[in-house]
Amino acid sequence: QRNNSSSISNSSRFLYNSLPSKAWGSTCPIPRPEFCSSSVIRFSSSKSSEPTREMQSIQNPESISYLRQREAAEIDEMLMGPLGFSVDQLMELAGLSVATSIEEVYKPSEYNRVLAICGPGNNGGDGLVAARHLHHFGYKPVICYPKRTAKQLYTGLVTQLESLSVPFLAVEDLPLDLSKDFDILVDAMFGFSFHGAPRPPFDDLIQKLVYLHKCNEVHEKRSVVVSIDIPSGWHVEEGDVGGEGIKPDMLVSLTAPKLCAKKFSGPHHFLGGRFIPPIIVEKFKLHLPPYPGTSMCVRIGKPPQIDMSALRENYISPEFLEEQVEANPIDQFRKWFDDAVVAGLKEPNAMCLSTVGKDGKPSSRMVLLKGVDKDGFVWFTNYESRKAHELSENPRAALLFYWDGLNRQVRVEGSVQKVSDEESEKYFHSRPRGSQIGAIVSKQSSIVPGRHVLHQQYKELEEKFSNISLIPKPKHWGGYRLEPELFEFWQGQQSRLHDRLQYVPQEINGKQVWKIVRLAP
Ligand SMILES: NC(=O)C1=CN([C@@H]2O[C@H](COP(=O)(O)OP(=O)(O)OC[C@H]3O[C@@H](n4cnc5c(N)ncnc54)[C@H](OP(=O)(O)O)[C@@H]3O)[C@@H](O)[C@H]2O)[C@@H](O)CC1
Ligand SMILES: Cc1cc2nc3c(=O)[nH]c(=O)nc-3n(C[C@H](O)[C@H](O)[C@H](O)COP(=O)(O)O)c2cc1C
Ligand SMILES: Cc1ncc(COP(=O)(O)O)c(C=O)c1O
Ligand SMILES: [K+]
Repeated sequence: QRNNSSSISNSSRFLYNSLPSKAWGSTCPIPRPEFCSSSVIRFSSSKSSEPTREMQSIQNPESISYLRQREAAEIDEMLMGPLGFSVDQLMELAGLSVATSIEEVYKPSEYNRVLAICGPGNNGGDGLVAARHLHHFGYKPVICYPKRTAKQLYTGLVTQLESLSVPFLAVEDLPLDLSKDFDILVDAMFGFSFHGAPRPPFDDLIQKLVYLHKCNEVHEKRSVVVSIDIPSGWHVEEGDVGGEGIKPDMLVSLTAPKLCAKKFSGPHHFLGGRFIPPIIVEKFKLHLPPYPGTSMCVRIGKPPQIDMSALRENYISPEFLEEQVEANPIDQFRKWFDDAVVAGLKEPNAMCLSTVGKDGKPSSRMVLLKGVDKDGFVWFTNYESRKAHELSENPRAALLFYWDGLNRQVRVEGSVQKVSDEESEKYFHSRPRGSQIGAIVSKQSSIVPGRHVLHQQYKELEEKFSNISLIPKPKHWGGYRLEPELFEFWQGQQSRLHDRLQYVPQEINGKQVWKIVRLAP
């Protein structure tokens, strides 16, 4: 009964772009969804649902370690001495984490034009590496690299960027107001070896970034400053001593935050440089957030609060036209479902089921589609649940699929019937044993005194069935099939001028056919 994705359509082997809008700065405490992947709260679906250490540690910036300048240099020496790293390696990983941090927050569809201002040391090298990765991520980077180092590592990084046709601009050629030409300014001038007052030409470059902050107060579209490791010009331990320095929107601390990062008040503090061995963690008593999954960066502290009313996407998708669609809506559904599978969407078979009992009050919940063919859409559930009661009073129901990333929605409406007992039996026994026992334990939609009751019953049944290969399907568990009478395929488009194609059944010369009409968005 598993959906077979072998006949995958070629039409969209990619996720469509959508432009995130800027919604920062207000008071609604809803974390911006795109940050979830980098924040430490990552809920794994396939493993246990017990909270992991990662989930528990919404890190409080107070509990994070901050390094003194001397300690940062010492870690550098240890890594590149006894611990066997080369500077190229560390710089590559550092630059990659800067680029991935940027991508987590500032999507290339909206923040495309990047200026990386690179200094003479390793911080500048991180900037060059980050710019290369940003290019590959779809950004348009430009480099300002006024004090070049003759070392092979650096000349190599320059050559790599030139081979990608990334332009290099002289300081004199930079516009006075950087915000007109660039969406993101990467401050890669100085890192933890900075001391004293900035010397030319970096003094002026720093002023340009300070000035940018003032311009931003005037312009509608904001450019953002991303500082690598240290906001350039800040004292490595004391921070922005005179209060007149750069005020970055994002700080990407490398290895561990330096003391000055405590003074960072921008919305996005990330940690990068996922290479620290335990010996360093122990020696320097480092408390740092764990990196989620395979990510090269992790957010420090909570995501900023956002203005919910300003939260919106502008959908950008290929046109969805009458002449492209399948005559049969089930075929069209299969095509889009296959696209969702190819796009790697999580649980593309998850659908919202809406039912209405005899009191006329609608109710909705998610269920998993377990089969679709000319006869309809099948899911499995408990025949004594709320949905089941409502369906027994009124068989009319609606299904809704939303495929985020493809900017697509499908609506299906029709009448529901139970599937045959054999069909339910067959599916029930295909489920993992745990889910079969779970179905026996759960008197779905009834009140339970606590989790422990379910677990106790589960344990007892597990024992009871330990020597029995076939767990009997409870009578009250089985499938439903919705026979569709109406479909709507929705493809999100710019300016809310979406494509909506509706299929309605029509009888022509005694034959049932599907009529396709376009609805206003
Ligand atoms: N494990 C790690 O820790 C990793 C660290 N990594 C990165 O390395 C960074 C540290 O790099 P770094 O040591 O090369 O020093 P950095 O700060 O880039 O600049 C030194 C240059 O600036 C100059 N300079 C100094 N003050 C100045 C002033 N006032 N005005 C003008 N110039 C001034 C100084 O010249 P000097 O004064 O010595 O003549 C020298 O040329 C670190 O923050 C991180 O980004 C990652 O790549 C990998 C992992
Ligand atoms: C993604 C997802 C898929 C679900 N799939 C099913 C399902 O296939 N069958 C089911 O009975 N409940 C499923 N549930 C749980 C239902 O949403 C719901 O909580 C449960 O069926 C009780 O609903 P009711 O009280 O309205 O009958 C799923 C929940 C989610 C979030
Ligand atoms: C309670 C319940 N029943 C049934 C299902 C259907 O999925 P499966 O048969 O794959 O367990 C789900 C899925 O989330 C569920 O939560
Ligand atoms: K910097």
